[in-house]
Amino acid sequence: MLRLEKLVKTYKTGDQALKSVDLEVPDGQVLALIGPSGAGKSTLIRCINRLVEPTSGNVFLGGVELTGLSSGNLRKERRRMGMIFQEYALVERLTVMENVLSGRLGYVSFWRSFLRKYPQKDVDEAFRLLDRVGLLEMADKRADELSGGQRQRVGICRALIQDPALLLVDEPTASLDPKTSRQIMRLICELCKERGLAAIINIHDVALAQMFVQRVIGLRFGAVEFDGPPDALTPVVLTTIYGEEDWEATIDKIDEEGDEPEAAE
Ligand SMILES: Nc1ncnc2c1ncn2[C@@H]1O[C@H](COP(=O)(O)OP(=O)(O)OP(=O)(O)O)[C@@H](O)[C@H]1O
Repeated sequence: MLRLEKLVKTYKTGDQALKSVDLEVPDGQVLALIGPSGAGKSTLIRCINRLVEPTSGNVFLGGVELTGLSSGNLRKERRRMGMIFQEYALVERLTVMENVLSGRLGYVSFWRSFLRKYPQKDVDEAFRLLDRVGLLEMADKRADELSGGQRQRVGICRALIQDPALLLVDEPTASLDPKTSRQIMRLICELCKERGLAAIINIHDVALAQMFVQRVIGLRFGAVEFDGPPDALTPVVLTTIYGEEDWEATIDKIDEEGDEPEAAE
């Protein structure tokens, strides 16, 4: 269980990005974080693993208070939080396999990581994950030879090989076309379900969030404006989160497009 208590972030510039956010995410729950640009979504995700240091408030993951940890202990606890990024954050000149295995760096000794010699069980797990996401044949390719969707699959494997208790996902589909976006969202949600893994997914595309997650949090001006199931996101609710917009058109669009079966890239 992840618990945020009265989380506040005020940047040095005076921008109050989070205003006392309280949130509980049970084990295994996948939730989407939506809201207009500047609402504080990325800040919230980054305050959880303290890539951004909260100004006040507390973050607990499975009984451990992350906000109270020294940097050494924080490094250990960060292993339990896998992160998936919009721009994939892969090492371009390394192979797919090496990128996946880099998710184990927090676990192996300095010399093993320096020599990039990973235990066989990590290599086996990397092959299993690549197979699961449909990239087994790509294991020896360089990351810069992959498409956007394939890169994101590598990013997903790298986060999962950490064996995390929580996935923090920051705009995973922002650089992808609509069809690949749906495939990636579906894959993330399926993998979370298979592993009983909780996830917070910062996502701009409301329709996409509605298709795949169990719970949606709407942020506005750094505060939780909505917390509920995707089907409760009516045009009225969306207007309170985002302001005026033709929401009926957005909702109709999902109905028309339907849900497509997973296709190999
Ligand atoms: N490093 C920073 N220094 C100062 N202010 C910042 C910094 N990062 C974010 N902010 C401010 O904090 C607020 C929240 O930003 P944040 O990036 O968390 O929002 P967001 O909802 O993720 O936006 P977007 O959807 O556009 O990525 C904004 O007003 C932003 O200008």
